[in-house]
Amino acid sequence: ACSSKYVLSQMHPMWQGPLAVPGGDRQSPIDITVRKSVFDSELKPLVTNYDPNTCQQIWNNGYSFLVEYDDTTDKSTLKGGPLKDSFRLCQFHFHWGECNAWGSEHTVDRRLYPAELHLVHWNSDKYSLFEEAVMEDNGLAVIGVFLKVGKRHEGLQKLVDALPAIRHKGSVVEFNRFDPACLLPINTDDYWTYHGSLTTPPLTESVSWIIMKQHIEVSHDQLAVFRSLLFTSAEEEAQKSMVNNFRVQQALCGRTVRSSFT
Ligand SMILES: COc1cccc(CN2CCc3cc(OS(N)(=O)=O)c(OC)cc3C2)c1
Ligand SMILES: [Zn+2]
Repeated sequence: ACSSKYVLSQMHPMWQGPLAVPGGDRQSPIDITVRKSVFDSELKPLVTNYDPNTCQQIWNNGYSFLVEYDDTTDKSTLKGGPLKDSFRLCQFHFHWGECNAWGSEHTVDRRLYPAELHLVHWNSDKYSLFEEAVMEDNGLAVIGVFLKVGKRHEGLQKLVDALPAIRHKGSVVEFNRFDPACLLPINTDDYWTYHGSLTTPPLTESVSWIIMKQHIEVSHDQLAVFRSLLFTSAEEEAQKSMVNNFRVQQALCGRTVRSSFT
């Protein structure tokens, strides 16, 4: 996939057939082979400053559900880690499976998790809009957090309770005062990082990925509510459950995954 000019991505209803991505030598997601990752002592701890009041709405975009933040000011930011600049939170979303055996996009030594959280940020030191940053090499930073099934996640419940109102593609509801920091693991100092792409259109190769080593736990019932969402809009005949909304893994193409821990 690295040599060919185009990378065919997963066939998906949303994309109606293979979607070619020009270049395609730093695509995401990937498998992280732990023993091949390289410890980099220059990697700093992550610094997140999220303002819960910048939370605006939650909506079903027909592929996942997104919790969107007001990114017109520098109120919810990500700094440090592998990043040189300050990045602004614009949204977070999840990917999950039809069952607990799979659902994550990234894997660690081929281990699949039932779901994966992505917090999407853009470089507000260099660009003035997400739309600009999404096209640039150092434009985006996405934090990935693996979810495991276990005890109920109290902070997640507020979000789970809002999902029935956005069952169908295109539905939006107001959603305020949600602090995404509650979804981060206790330890955010240990992570892997590599240069990759968005895993949904526009699939641009503009992402510094920061994958947390420590997972968070959510309950089986909370994950079941994710699976009650639909890919389809209220008007469509056949309702399709929103499950397996993850992209197939992509070739590493010689990239090195760095770790912030030994
Ligand atoms: C606001 O300007 C935009 C320009 C192009 C696309 C979009 C919408 N897109 C941004 C990137 C993104 C990235 C997403 O996933 S991911 N795994 O971070 O690549 C995603 O998953 C549901 C949704 C979106 C929404 C916004
Ligand atoms: Zn994602």
